[in-house]
Amino acid sequence: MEYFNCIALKEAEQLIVNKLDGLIVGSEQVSLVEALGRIVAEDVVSKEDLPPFSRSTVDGFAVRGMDTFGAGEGVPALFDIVGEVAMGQQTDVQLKPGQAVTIPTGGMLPMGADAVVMLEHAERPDSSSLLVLKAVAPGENVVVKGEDISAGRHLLHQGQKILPQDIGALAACGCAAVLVRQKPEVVIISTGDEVVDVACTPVSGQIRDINSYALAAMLEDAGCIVKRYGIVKDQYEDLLAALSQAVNRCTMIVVSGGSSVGVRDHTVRVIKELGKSDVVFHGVAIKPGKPTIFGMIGKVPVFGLPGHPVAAMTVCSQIVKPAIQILLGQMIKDVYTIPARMLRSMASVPGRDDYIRVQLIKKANEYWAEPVLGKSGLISTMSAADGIVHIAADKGGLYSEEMVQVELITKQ
Ligand SMILES: Nc1nc2c(c(=O)[nH]1)N[C@H]1C(S)=C(S)[C@@H](COP(=O)(O)OP(=O)(O)OC[C@H]3O[C@@H](n4cnc5c(N)ncnc54)[C@H](O)[C@@H]3O)O[C@H]1N2
Ligand code: MOO
Repeated sequence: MEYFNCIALKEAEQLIVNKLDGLIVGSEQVSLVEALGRIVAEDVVSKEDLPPFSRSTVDGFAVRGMDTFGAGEGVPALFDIVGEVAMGQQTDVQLKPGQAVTIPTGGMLPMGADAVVMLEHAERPDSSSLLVLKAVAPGENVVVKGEDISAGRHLLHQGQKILPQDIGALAACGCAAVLVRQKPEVVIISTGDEVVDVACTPVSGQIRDINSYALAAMLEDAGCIVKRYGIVKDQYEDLLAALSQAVNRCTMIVVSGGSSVGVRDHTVRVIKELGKSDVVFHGVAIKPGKPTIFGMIGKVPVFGLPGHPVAAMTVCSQIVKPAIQILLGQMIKDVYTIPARMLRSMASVPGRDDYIRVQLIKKANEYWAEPVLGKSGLISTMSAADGIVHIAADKGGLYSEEMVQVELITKQ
């Protein structure tokens, strides 16, 4: 008996894209120390050359490279030392043929110089002369003006996530603040008469709330501010009250549990009541996660996630996180995969997208994916996994030794 109609994952994704059209969050200016992991709201272009002047990469003597050609241990080239570059200061020396100046690592290259001889490749017979024992080519031991980043080059593109190396490049170019997308505020509600908070000792028949904690962690990782609304009893009125309060205070609502077809599964009714019938779908052909709900209450998307923890986390990663990325205008998805061979066959049902937990085992030069078997109520199967393998809806399973892409969940 079918109580709800499952739609294909691809169709569900398209419906979400359609409903979230135009709902991208606003932007805000943040300092570099707050920028890590944020999504860029507008392109950033360098206004300056980096480095702003040509500089030495070694301690030694700035010269014209061509003046050293042919120099070696037995035939040193003779130079006049005409000055010294001081660290952090401009030099006005104009180097002529046969002249050299002493220069520290990072010092400004004088006009006319195009290379630096390392200290250990030279001798100083007296304070004003230099014997070069090894030739240097023009450009050797030097970073020229603009070689790192030239003025006008893009430092960041709209829609990318800011990484530590981006923060370094912004700092180098004097960008002390950056315009990023505001963090979506997501309310998480756990439902269930049997569910008690982590701080409680469950009595017979009760279980601790796993989902609101695991989902909060995933959504914070995806760039959201999470507001945990605690545990709501399986009462229609209680869920109605919680959602009507939440809807005015957040960008998105995620409800855990109560998504199936039991008498205590009220999420659909509540969305219908508050959202004037806007339940977009109930049931997606994925495993785990079949009884997933998506609806809109006004402009606030609401996801109803299955209560079984692995199903809740799978739907969060495959359906809710992409929705967050739409709200954030995030163009480049941060999913990291590595190729591996299946250690055993896994059957699947054509027409359904399956997501299986796997452990990675390295043998010789390649990885093998060993399925972590177990029901979707077992959180330990998620903790034991290194990654997730997707069996697409057009496949009937995976063969032993077949190559797959493993989405890493242990990237930290
Ligand atoms: N007759 C049917 N029964 C079920 C179906 C179905 O199609 N027909 N689908 C099954 C599938 S698949 C899943 S997944 C679950 C989803 O159920 P609900 O979303 O309604 O969730 P609950 O019934 O509230 O809970 C299911 C299970 O998960 C435990 N749970 C709930 N919340 C939490 C939490 N925050 N932390 C930890 N564990 C939680 C709950 O105690 C139940 O054991 O429905 C199947 N049934
Ligand atoms: O989605 Mo339920 O998907 O099997 O635990």
